[in-house]
Amino acid sequence: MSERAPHTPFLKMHGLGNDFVIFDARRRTLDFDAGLVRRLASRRRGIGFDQMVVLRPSANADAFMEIWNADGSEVAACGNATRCVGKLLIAEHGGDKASIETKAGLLSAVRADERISVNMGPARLDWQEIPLAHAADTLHIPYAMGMLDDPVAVNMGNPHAVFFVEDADAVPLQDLGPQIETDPLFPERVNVSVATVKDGHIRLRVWERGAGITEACGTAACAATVAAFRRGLTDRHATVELDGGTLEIVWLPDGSVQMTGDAVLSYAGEVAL
Ligand SMILES: N[C@@H](CCC[C@H](N)C(=O)O)C(=O)O
Repeated sequence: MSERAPHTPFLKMHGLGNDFVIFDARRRTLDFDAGLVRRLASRRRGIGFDQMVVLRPSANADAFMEIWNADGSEVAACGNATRCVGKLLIAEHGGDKASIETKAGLLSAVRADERISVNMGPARLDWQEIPLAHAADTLHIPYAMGMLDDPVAVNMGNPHAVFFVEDADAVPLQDLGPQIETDPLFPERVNVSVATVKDGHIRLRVWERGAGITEACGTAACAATVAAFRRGLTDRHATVELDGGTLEIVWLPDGSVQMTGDAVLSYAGEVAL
């Protein structure tokens, strides 16, 4: 039977306004299920967050990072949370870098002046890896929803569909996002981005699978940079402007994606689980 502490400490952090609650289960037993995550995620009755992270012991890295969306689904990757966890682990060790194990693989974080830079691992581009429900060219998927069509699909440890548009700010993402997220073409659902490229700069808005519209999504910024390069719209390096701020993304020649941006500790709290 698992130990239930009456008050469990947590940290509240964010990356460009994409906010997280982080529990440390490296030296104590903490078990979560979808219902508990949804209760904690409620901004009216719980703590409120886009994603919840549980740090667990790892034999291969400084920590294992378990990631939950606000809707109670467990996921393998979260870029902004990886920078936040990297910042915590670097502060703990007093060094310049940290290693983080996730269900998507082993990631690394380094201090980059006041910011944190993380290698998010390889961008996966085969239709089976996204995954899509059937074979398709992931650079031009024959798919349309409302005013959006012809997306690029990229898996960054999680599935992304990126739609290039004239004006990302004019897209009714609140309406189209949930319809695309749950379309049968995407058997594991999908994170939905709309991107406008200008002078090597990407304006990006994101409807996140399991969380809705967020201020920023790190893996979506990685996916959009990969997609823009594959479409010949940018080089391998792009500045991505999200609602909550800016990320620097590089798709490295080895196929992995490097992301640099802020990671901010908001406060420390306690909650009854
Ligand atoms: N906010 C994250 C992505 C979190 C997971 C995503 N909603 C999914 O379900 O794949 C980020 O910064 O990457």
